[in-house]
Amino acid sequence: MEVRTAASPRDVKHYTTDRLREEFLIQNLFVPGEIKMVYSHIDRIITGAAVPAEEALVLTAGAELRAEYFLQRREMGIINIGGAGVIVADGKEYEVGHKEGMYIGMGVKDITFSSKESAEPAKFYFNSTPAHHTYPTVLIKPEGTPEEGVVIVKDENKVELGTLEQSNHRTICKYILPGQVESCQLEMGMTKLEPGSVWNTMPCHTHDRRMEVYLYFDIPEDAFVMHYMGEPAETRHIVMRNEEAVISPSWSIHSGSGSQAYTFIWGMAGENQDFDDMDHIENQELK
Ligand SMILES: O=C(O)C(=O)C[C@H](O)C(=O)CO
Ligand SMILES: [Zn+2]
Repeated sequence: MEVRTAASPRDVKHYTTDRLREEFLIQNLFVPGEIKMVYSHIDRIITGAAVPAEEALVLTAGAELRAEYFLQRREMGIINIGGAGVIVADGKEYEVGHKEGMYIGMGVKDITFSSKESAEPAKFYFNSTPAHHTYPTVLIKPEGTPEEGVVIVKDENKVELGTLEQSNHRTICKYILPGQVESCQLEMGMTKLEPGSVWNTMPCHTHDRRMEVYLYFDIPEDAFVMHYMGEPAETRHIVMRNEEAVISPSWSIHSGSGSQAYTFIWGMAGENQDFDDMDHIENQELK
């Protein structure tokens, strides 16, 4: 597991392009037959991906956690951006389809990931944060009928924002948040831009109480997203390609404009779980 330290905004404004990418950009997460992880000291969030091929992949703590098993003192949220897959959590099997997700609570010892078809593997993207309490493990579906152990995203948690005129028409689908899927601190969801719209999270914001990680995907090979970060009056950009993630410290804006529409997954951790606790930045304030 790669470990990244925290960074001060006073230093970051002097970074070169390479240094900025080294600190915040996460590349090569989705490797067939492997589980890749990056551990950030910022709120101790782990960003990872499991792409099972022929064999099931077993999630282990690794030397970095000094734990008996991965979720001994953690919780995790997972969203599958690939083909149909299966997650087994302490012997219970969950079928996780494309854009379906899971919350797995602290204390679950044995977790394995597999793909239904190795030719079209599941791509399980995950965020994991420290936890102090066990909340129920559930499968999360954007649509469908609720049943035991399966949560359907509520209509109130599918929020349409922006307009085509402002090139920011998008729908935010909130998977893990209080009142729907309980967690200690982790919140997760997915935002999809409508065709012709290219701006996410614009007008932008910061939230000093929480950090955030974005995973950009559904981006063709010749396309890209400019991710904007930094303090509002010291913005910098990172060129993002398909299936790359970026760490956003609490002091940073996090916004993007693509060469075409795209989708991204956001995960947050920190002081509170109030999605709407944001410090909004006026467009005129940006530099
Ligand atoms: O498009 C958006 O706006 C978002 O998806 C916003 C993120 O969810 C976010 O930054 C939450 O704090
Ligand atoms: Zn945010």
